[in-house]
Amino acid sequence: MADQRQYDVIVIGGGSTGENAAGYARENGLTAVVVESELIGGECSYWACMPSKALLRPGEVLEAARRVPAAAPAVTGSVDVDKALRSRDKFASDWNDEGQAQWLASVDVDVVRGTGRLTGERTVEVDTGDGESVMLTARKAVVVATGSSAAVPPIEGMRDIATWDNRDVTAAKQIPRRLLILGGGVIGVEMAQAFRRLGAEEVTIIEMTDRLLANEEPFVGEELAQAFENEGIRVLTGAKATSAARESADAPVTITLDDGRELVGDEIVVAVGRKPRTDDIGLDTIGLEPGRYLDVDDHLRVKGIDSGWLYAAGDVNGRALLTHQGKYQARLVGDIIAGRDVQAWADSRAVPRVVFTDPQIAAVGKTEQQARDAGIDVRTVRHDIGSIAAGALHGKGISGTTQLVIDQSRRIIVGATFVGPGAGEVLHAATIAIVGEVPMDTLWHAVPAFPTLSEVWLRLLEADRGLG
Ligand SMILES: Cc1cc2nc3c(=O)[nH]c(=O)nc-3n(C[C@H](O)[C@H](O)[C@H](O)COP(=O)(O)OP(=O)(O)OC[C@H]3O[C@@H](n4cnc5c(N)ncnc54)[C@H](O)[C@@H]3O)c2cc1C
Ligand SMILES: NC(=O)c1ccc[n+]([C@@H]2O[C@H](COP(=O)([O-])OP(=O)(O)OC[C@H]3O[C@@H](n4cnc5c(N)ncnc54)[C@H](O)[C@@H]3O)[C@@H](O)[C@H]2O)c1
Repeated sequence: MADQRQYDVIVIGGGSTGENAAGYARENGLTAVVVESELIGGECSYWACMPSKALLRPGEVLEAARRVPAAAPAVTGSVDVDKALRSRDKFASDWNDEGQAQWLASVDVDVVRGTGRLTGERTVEVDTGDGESVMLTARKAVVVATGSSAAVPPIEGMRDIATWDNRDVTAAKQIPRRLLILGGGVIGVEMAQAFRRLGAEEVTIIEMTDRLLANEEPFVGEELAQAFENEGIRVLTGAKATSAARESADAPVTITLDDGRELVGDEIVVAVGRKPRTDDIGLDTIGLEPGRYLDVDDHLRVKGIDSGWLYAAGDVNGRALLTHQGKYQARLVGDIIAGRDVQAWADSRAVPRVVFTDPQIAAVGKTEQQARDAGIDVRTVRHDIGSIAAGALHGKGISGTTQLVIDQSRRIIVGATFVGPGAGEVLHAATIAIVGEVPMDTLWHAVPAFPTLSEVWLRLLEADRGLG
């Protein structure tokens, strides 16, 4: 007979979202178990945020020194690739989840290793992979936090050849000489620059829309493309790949575009977006369609499920595919299941996004177009980060547009974008302004220290007043 256990909360998927959901449920005095089929910590820890940022950092530091004339002569070499890859391994905890397992144990959350599938209301069967199974029953709730995986576009030949997804590229053991990247979104641009600065001779981004980072302000994609071309990264926008071919996994890959051009690389990264990991988690047993994002309400309850026992948080609900947003939802889920009256609203109004390229890109809230589409009375103000003292202190050639999207009727900020060094650190002030609906006249009294990059805030507020 299968091992049978009962908990208040069952979490399927122990990524950054799932482990936090369980931890917060436990904080609220509920018993909780996490079911995990691979590594506790999920994509972010081992094949996403952490290794990708570790791959970007060495090149960023060298470039920062090169921009300061008195420091530049000291930069006589290039990035030590072996050390960079070793450092990446460390940031990915050598793909070992002992530390995260210990954290769950320390907060008194149980873990069942194996693949979890819903078998009906409040029940989950875990296939532990050794021919055994564990039957779990939830007294209160089941939280699905199974995340997402790389989508593969419907391009002839693409599924038949060896390609790199986010796992392959972030865990790469060597730097290909020629790297093709399909998709100029967040993964595409970060990995293009990381690999170029780690020594790839030819890096080509193939993006089907008319610009990089198409979900952000148009100036973002334009400024990034210019920076990329200056450092030898080829950016092809409006490029439609029609077929992919490769004789063997070791042979070069050829991508053919609809205008007949052929692009050849030693590897190809496919980074065209994500798909939810809901194919095989037993959704059919509770009347839901497998393979789709789990549509949730603002209490993160899956729509269409009676008595509200099923929740979905993190990438799997498709609301905002970012670690910090998944963890935000996890904190809320822990409270909601415990009976507190809280709702997720920041993940539609104030999602902070940082792209760790050089120049760095940071944005929160609505773009100008999204604000107009929402019927907001929009005014935008801009300033170049290179023209403030801290920008100049960062070295030669620093520039980058910063912009606030202001709701004129309410005199509050609804969106902000910063391009340039330290953009990600300047961003949180904008997140607070949007979440707190801080009036522009009040922001005038939030004085940025001199000479910090945050001084760009003063320039933007001056621009709003028609000064400067
Ligand atoms: C290359 C890359 C870089 C990124 N960089 C950043 C960044 O810098 N900052 C940022 O905020 N976001 C970043 N992201 C996004 C971030 O990685 C995700 O938003 C985040 O990992 C989502 O967490 P999650 O817990 O919802 O899902 P996941 O991390 O995918 O975790 C889901 C877990 O569920 C497990 N699982 C799945 N199905 C089952 C099952 N049936 N039974 C048991 N277990 C199961 C999986 O093994 C996995 O451990 C990046 C993404 C990529 C791909
Ligand atoms: N720094 C960060 O926070 C960070 C870093 C990496 C990833 N992420 C998260 O991971 C998610 C997935 O990243 P992603 O880059 O895969 O998705 P994305 O949605 O950011 O970008 C996908 C890009 O691929 C393009 N595309 C789609 N089909 C194509 C095709 N057939 N040919 C050419 N281009 C095509 C799209 O137009 C788009 O520009 C992001 O939504 C982001 O939330 C975050």
